[in-house]
Amino acid sequence: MSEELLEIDITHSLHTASGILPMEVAISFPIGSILAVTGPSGSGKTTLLRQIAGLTKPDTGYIGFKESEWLNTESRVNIPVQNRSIGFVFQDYALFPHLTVEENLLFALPKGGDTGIIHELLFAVGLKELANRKPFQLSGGQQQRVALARALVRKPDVLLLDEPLSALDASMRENLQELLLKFHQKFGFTMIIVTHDLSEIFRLADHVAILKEGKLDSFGTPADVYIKEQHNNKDLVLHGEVLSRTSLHEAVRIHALINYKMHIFDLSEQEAEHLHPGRHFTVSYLPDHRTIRPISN
Ligand SMILES: Nc1ncnc2c1ncn2[C@@H]1O[C@H](COP(=O)(O)OP(=O)(O)OP(=O)(O)O)[C@@H](O)[C@H]1O
Repeated sequence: MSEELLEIDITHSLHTASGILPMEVAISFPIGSILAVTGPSGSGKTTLLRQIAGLTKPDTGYIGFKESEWLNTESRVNIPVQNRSIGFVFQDYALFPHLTVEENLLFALPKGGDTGIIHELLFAVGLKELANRKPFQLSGGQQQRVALARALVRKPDVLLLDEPLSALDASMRENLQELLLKFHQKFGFTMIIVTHDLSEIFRLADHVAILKEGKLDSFGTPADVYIKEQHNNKDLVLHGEVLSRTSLHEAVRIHALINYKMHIFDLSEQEAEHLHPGRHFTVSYLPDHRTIRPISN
């Protein structure tokens, strides 16, 4: 069976302060996984999220979710935002200031929808006791948890997060990262998060896309992308040592030390067959191809 994907292949003219910047992005990644989008300011990250949501229409291209076409400019398909099964969380939270926490969530519930989900989510984000407060009576981290809960009320297939944690201090950030991972596991949505924080990318993302001036500069697992990035994208072979190995559902997670830095790889059982703690290996990068080989003792 072929893997189910979220596929994006778009072009767009970005209207920047210094003129038109052509945007061209083609990425596809598995449904149910977590993609981090990063890159310098003005590289098109928010625009990409808005295009996926259906809030901004690319000039040309295709966006597909499993077998559904959300956008196909050639055949004039453009599914409206409300039919794309998307939840959003923005940096500024965008809560309704005049509504209570509970009312903010109720607002997102379709007419006649089961209000049980509201209580379930308020409980899950630890805000049941604060359900009757207005946003101004909450801390930044609490407001962000309300925004996250509100984005999940309709159980979206895709959760889009535009730098949702950047305004929070380190410990609140970690709490919210944990909550995101918990929800991701519970609801199984596909998640796309814009972030500038490398530890957040390593902690959350299965894949990372780096945008530069509207173009896709790198795409891959965080370990692959950042190891290559450090070495200026040249072909290279590096040595590593396995620190730990954990079995995941259909993969093996390897924590390894490469050039004095910790990297995390999710590998197939076959790829990880001989990678046990203490074992040394080489990781070689050729264009579009990465191979990990244990060094025989
Ligand atoms: N709908 C649009 N059509 C064309 N250009 C746009 C549109 N929206 C934003 N732009 C322009 O595209 C450029 C990229 O903006 P965008 O907000 O996507 O960047 P970003 O990578 O998210 O930046 P930041 O990290 O600062 O938020 C900006 O110069 C912006 O003015």
